[in-house]
Amino acid sequence: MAEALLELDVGNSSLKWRKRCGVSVVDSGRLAWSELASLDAVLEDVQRVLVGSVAGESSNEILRDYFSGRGLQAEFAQSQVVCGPVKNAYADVARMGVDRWLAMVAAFREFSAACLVVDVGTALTLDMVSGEGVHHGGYIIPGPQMMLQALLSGTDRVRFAEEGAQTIAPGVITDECVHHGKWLALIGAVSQARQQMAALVDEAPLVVVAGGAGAALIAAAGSQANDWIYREDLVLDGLYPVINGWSA
Ligand SMILES: Nc1ncnc2c1ncn2[C@@H]1O[C@H](COP(=O)(O)OP(=O)(O)O)[C@@H](O)[C@H]1O
Ligand SMILES: CC(C)(COP(=O)(O)O)[C@@H](O)C(=O)NCCC(=O)O
Ligand SMILES: [K+]
Repeated sequence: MAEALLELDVGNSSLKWRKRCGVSVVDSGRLAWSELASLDAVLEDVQRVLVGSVAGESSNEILRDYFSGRGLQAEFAQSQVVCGPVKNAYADVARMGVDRWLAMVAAFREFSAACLVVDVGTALTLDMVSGEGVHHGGYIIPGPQMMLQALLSGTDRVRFAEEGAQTIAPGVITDECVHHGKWLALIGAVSQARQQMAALVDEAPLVVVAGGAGAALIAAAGSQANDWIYREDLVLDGLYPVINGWSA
């Protein structure tokens, strides 16, 4: 019988999980913190729990206690100096959000090619990995929801409704200016990073997109995103090789 694994990606907005038996995904979902106990329903035959978390230590303690109360010891992934051919550019890798490292390792493992890894969650992160697996650094930018919050809290008169179409067409009312503007900023960042990477590592990278707002970013980018690759579970895909070793 293949080992039953529960994999968790704990971000600043939500907790994504999936259950696997060997290579088959048997169940998956997205939870708010307040719904953690609903995982009870899938834990029965789980043998290992692999976690990538960018939450604070007190939240991680809650996770540890939750699983240990059910006879499981959660294994937390850490950002590393290297994982197989993938080499981290950070001098102090402990400061890198592990979600970024997991996504880079997963992208390089799948594509073995230069990748611009784009994770669109609470924050949008961009990380450049060369065709040899060398990380050349990256960027951290407020994500789409955080951009809206910044405009709401920092202005008196930028007030807007829910998003309509996902597009970067110039807006002619405040609602459009704000929503289209947020995508323009984020897509502009992807495009600029891609150009910069082509010059820096002398290779045109694959653009690999993940994160809760990844599909919306691609929709807003329209035909510009025709050659972008969407991998919803990229961070989860990195957990097994980062925790068990590249060759596992
Ligand atoms: N069903 C959803 N629930 C929550 N956020 C969603 C959902 N679908 C898209 N989003 C978008 O995804 C962003 C959060 O992405 P997510 O990957 O959950 O973030 P994090 O990894 O930081 O927890 C939100 O800002 C929101 O714009
Ligand atoms: C940049 C992030 C907040 C992204 O997290 P997310 O949007 O997935 O919640 C996370 O990777 C993080 O907390 N990073 C620590 C700083 C760093 O990576 O340098
Ligand atoms: K992110």
